[in-house]
Amino acid sequence: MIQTNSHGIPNDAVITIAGTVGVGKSTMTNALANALNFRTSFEKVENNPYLDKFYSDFERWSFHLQIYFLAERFKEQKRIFEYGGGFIQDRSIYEDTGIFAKMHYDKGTMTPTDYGTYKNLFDSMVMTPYFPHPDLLIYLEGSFDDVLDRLQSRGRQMEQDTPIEYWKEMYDRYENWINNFNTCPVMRININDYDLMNPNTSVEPILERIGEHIQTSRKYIKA
Ligand SMILES: Nc1ncnc2c1ncn2[C@@H]1O[C@H](COP(=O)(O)OP(=O)(O)O)[C@@H](O)[C@H]1O
Ligand SMILES: Nc1ncnc2c1ncn2[C@H]1C[C@H](O)[C@@H](COP(=O)(O)O)O1
Repeated sequence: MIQTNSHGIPNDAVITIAGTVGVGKSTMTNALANALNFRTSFEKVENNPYLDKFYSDFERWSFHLQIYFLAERFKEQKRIFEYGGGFIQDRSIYEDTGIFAKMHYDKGTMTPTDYGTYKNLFDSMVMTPYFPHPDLLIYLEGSFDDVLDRLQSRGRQMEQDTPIEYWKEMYDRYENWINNFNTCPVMRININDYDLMNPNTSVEPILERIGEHIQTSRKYIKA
């Protein structure tokens, strides 16, 4: 029998946080995991052996980085499964292909052959009935200027050295991607509605909305 908390959020739930670089996914992941006493799954940035190289030469390293991220996210997926859920995940696996790989392919910084190989691998690993999708994808959104401010204030050098046009292209692609995404239930949060940096901000209203979304979608799946 699956237990739910006071907001109706099952303790085996898997919630993934999506959104463009710097929008606030890691911060939201920590806030929700603390409030729910859930485990976290973060993407590897600090010890990523390709990320710096990728930002200095997209053409040379985009395929390597995608394969690296895919392997890492799949390992995380296995860990989440082995624990039986109860996780907040920083970035969904769907963004790797729907945003990053596609953008580099479209822009010519990933060859058609490499993109085809990557897509094949992704589709045969992820887009199958054997791959459990999250209970909810929380999409963080805000204005481009606010996102850029956050990205600058976080201060990762390689991101700051990357032209603004790259972040604008990604921002626009995200808007388009989320409007067409239907692989799992989606809940949108505007970053201006919740100031998680303010210690007096409560995540209760977010938890309430999450509970409602998950209850509705699980009822729908059972019916
Ligand atoms: N709700 C918020 N209000 C103000 N600043 C925020 C908020 N959430 C995140 N930030 C800041 O924005 C920057 C990017 O946040 P982060 O969580 O690392 O984003 P992401 O994981 O999406 O790349 C960090 O400097 C963080 O402190
Ligand atoms: N799949 C990816 N391809 C290229 N770059 C990626 C991918 N996933 C994440 N990244 C980059 C973008 C950022 O520089 C860091 C971490 O992202 P964040 O949104 O800050 O968590 O990795």
